[in-house]
Amino acid sequence: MAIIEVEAVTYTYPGSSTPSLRDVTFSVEPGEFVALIGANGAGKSTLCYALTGFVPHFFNGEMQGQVTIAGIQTQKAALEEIVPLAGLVFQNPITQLTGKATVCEEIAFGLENLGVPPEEMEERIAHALELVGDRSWADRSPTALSGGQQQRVALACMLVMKPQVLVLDEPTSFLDPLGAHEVFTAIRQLSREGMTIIIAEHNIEWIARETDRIIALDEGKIILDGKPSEVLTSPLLEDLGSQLRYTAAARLAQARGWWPETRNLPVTLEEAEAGFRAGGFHGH
Ligand SMILES: Nc1ncnc2c1ncn2[C@@H]1O[C@H](COP(=O)(O)OP(=O)(O)OP(=O)(O)O)[C@@H](O)[C@H]1O
Repeated sequence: MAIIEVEAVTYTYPGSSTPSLRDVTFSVEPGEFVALIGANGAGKSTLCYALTGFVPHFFNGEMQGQVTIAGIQTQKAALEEIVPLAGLVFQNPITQLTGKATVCEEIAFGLENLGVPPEEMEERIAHALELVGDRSWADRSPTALSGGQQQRVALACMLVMKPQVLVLDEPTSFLDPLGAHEVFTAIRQLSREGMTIIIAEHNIEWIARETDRIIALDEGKIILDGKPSEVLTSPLLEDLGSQLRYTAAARLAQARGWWPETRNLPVTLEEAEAGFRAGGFHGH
């Protein structure tokens, strides 16, 4: 049974005359790892908010259709009920962190609101920190950590709530390459452990390699939904060309007759290598 059901969702922010999501319908099975892609303003963040109840509860505005997470209709539930079902990690870790003196206090914050007993709290915090990297950060000040470490603490703040679904809105866009690598590694590990993950992300090569499925948005509408190899080679996304080095190389090879028209274009290095080998092209 699907863990996320989005049915005909159209959403307009207050004061806006045009919807930011238009008739969006899809479902996600437990354990799926789904990327949301699209140009700036396509609606990725808005969809992340709709999946975690911030739309409509926090932003208000006008919403038609419905989002159901683990059997709960988000429009009918309070935001506090939705957080333990679907946790949202924001672009900038500073948005998530609340200025507590230690990492431990920061991660405990959500649990305190739920009235979790202290021993269980300690255990859950240690586990959440282990999932994102390092138990030893517990007593450090969040401000003394690097951007990548802060974002992993922000991730731990969500994981400690044991959400059934994790939604990440471009979690590496404020990070340097090392920080992004650390956060991507933690996310990949969570996915391998079976967590259902939806991530809005600009790093196309990473999502091509790691995710099961890509949903592409344009002006608030879903234009493509499928496996990375299907979605990323679609003519509808030709603008992505320069970001997909292996697809671009194979397209060039195709134009020169080295890559048969009938062979799918690659999106990862491995697929490109397999395709070039199969074609008997070994370079010089
Ligand atoms: N609070 C808001 N009030 C009114 N309109 C908004 C608000 N937030 C976003 N929008 C509009 O909704 C549309 C979708 O924006 P959204 O931020 O969801 O896109 P995005 O794909 O996440 O873009 P980016 O990659 O730049 O983050 C845009 O036209 C944007 O201007």
